[in-house]
Amino acid sequence: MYSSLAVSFTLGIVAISIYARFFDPLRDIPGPFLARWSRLWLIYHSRKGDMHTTMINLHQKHGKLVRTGPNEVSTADPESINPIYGARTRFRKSPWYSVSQGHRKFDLFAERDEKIHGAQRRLVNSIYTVENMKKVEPSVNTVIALLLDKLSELGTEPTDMGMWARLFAFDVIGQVTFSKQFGYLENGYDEDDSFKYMHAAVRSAAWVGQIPWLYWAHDRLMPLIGNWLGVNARHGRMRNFVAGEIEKRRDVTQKHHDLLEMLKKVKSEKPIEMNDINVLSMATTNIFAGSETTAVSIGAILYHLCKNPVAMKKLKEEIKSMENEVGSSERCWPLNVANRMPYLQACIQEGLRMHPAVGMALPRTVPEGGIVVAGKLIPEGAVIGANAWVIHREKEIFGDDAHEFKPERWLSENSAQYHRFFFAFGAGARLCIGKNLSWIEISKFIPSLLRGWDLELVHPDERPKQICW
Ligand code: HEM
Repeated sequence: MYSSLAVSFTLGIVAISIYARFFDPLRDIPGPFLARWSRLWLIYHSRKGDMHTTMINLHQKHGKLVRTGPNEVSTADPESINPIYGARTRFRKSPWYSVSQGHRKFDLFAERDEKIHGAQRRLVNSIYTVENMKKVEPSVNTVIALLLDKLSELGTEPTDMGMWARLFAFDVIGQVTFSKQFGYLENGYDEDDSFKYMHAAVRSAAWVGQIPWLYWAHDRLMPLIGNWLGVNARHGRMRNFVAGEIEKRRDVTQKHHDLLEMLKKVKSEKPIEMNDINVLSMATTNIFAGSETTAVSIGAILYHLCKNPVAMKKLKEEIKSMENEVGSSERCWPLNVANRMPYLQACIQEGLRMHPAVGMALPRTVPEGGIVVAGKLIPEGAVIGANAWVIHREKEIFGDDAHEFKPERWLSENSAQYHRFFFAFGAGARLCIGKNLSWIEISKFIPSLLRGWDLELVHPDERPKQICW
């Protein structure tokens, strides 16, 4: 019995080794040893939240292509970005996204069928345009004013600005979407533990997405075993909150100027394509995709400005030079002034380049015909992804100083090329729909804060904790 098991085991190893040595189409692509054989490598780093730094190191060691799984590679080749993510690409989101989608029929972020995605995106695209998003500026002002009040109460006491950015970003999404804040800023913390659940959901989606079969098996067994996966908070807890807000709105005759009202308008104009459940999904996505990302970005910009006093000084000078246009009675920096401040815009761009809020690659399934990247054929059916952290540090694109925070690069003659490879919001048809909203929030937040406060790091020599999904 034991000897036949040993023989089967040995034969299995020999067969796998022969396949790996002679037939595996990705055999020439370097990468961690474990990643060749198993998805455990991807699961481990996705769960740990260090994929961003791990991939930077691996690309530095191995070059433009790195093997990250038995059927998966990471690309740092600038030439590959447009074919994979560009407007008319045939590359589709990989099965990783199916876990984020779950049973939802309307999910812009996770939908893998481009036809369905295109039709759904067309329904709501006009809501998120720059012009339309300007209408929510008064809502952003309400939340900035509250933030400034809260910071004033603290005086010069050391405080965690990353935490304030988070409280702010969540309450803004609440105000902009439902004309109602979650009350996090008011209380100074999330009394319903939302951040904890959201954190668990994002982390869970990151690693469970590497083995979607686990999610679907768990989904079937859930009536028997209960819920063991944090990713379900995306479909449960958040959704319940949003559903409650939508329900309350039914009885209210008062007109609101918020995203929920805009989504309901789409529903009344196109009731077949946009039903109540779709409105619910879209409103949930606003919170899920738009809060933490914006908070992380604000935290990163403030951190890099504190680390770079010359840039901070320049930005403060620019803010001062525009004060007469704003007036001292105006507490919240107007968007139309922020939009005319090149150095502020460059600081935001550079902060998001140095620290993209999404730390994972954006994986895509290779279509028929495969793709040649850095001279190697990646066959149909394999998964390929680019990580913004890696692309943003490519010297070929951003120069030898790619690792340094230098807002000036966005004001240089090479800026068109930098913009072309700016990947913090993804690209092409799957570009972040909330980009304009978050840009408005950040453009107003930074000068509103810095005009009245001098910030410095409490522990300037400490490396910040960077867990990133
Ligand atoms: C600084 C803030 C933000 C960052 C860095 C960010 C980043 C991203 C990235 C990288 C993607 C592409 C994902 C992929 O291709 O797999 C994306 C998509 C998306 N984001 Fe954002 N996001 C931000 C803010 C927001 C906000 C405020 C909202 C909503 C109000 C939002 C909603 C979405 C949605 C719905 C998608 C899917 C779009 C589609 O495929 O059609 N995001 N975001």
